[in-house]
Amino acid sequence: MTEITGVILAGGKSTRMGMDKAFIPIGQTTMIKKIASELRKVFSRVMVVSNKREFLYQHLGLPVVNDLRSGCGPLGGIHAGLTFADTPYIFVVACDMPFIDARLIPVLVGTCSGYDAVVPRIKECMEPLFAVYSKSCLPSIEQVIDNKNFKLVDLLSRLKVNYIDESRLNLVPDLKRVFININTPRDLLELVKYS
Ligand SMILES: Nc1nc2c(ncn2[C@@H]2O[C@H](COP(=O)(O)OP(=O)(O)OP(=O)(O)O)[C@@H](O)[C@H]2O)c(=O)[nH]1
Repeated sequence: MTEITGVILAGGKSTRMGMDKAFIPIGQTTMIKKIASELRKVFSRVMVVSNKREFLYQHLGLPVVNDLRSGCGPLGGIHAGLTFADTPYIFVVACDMPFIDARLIPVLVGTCSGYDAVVPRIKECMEPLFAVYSKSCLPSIEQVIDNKNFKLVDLLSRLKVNYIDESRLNLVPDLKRVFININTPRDLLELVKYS
């Protein structure tokens, strides 16, 4: 998969968690290391998008780029990922999804031709932070940012999106687990259930 760059979004404030979610320990590793290793199974190019100091990510051995439009949440990270990637598409993952599974990625990537984005939709719930985006999204992203609307659902409503439902993603045993994201200390405690 040479035409796509894997992008880890790691520029969030982690306000609800109270500590940087990227570096939360998960077993013998950390959230961001685990995600980087899943992406490396599929992509030869993987980058981190953040607005924090680069040395924090040095141990990952990955290129790090900074948000170009700050204060826009994950949308700013997607914007920077698309701008800096030298591939026509990127695959975006949030750094707070410890159970992502690389086996699902080819299903999403394999259907991106002709679309601005490919997004899983599980029981009517969109998963835009485990999704494919094309550089063709950039004008719409810039428009919504200029309008100070940082909601990903509003961006998606302007794009040609291929929504992938669970029947096409059922090649992993527990699909719900894959899309778990961690926001609060309580979410972290509940992880025990899924480990
Ligand atoms: N590059 C970049 N990534 C971001 C930004 N804001 C959020 N993210 C990432 O997007 C994903 C989802 O973030 P959220 O949980 O919505 O926001 P957060 O700021 O990390 O957490 P809260 O402060 O608790 O809302 C995480 O991987 C974040 O690191 C941003 O401004 N820039």
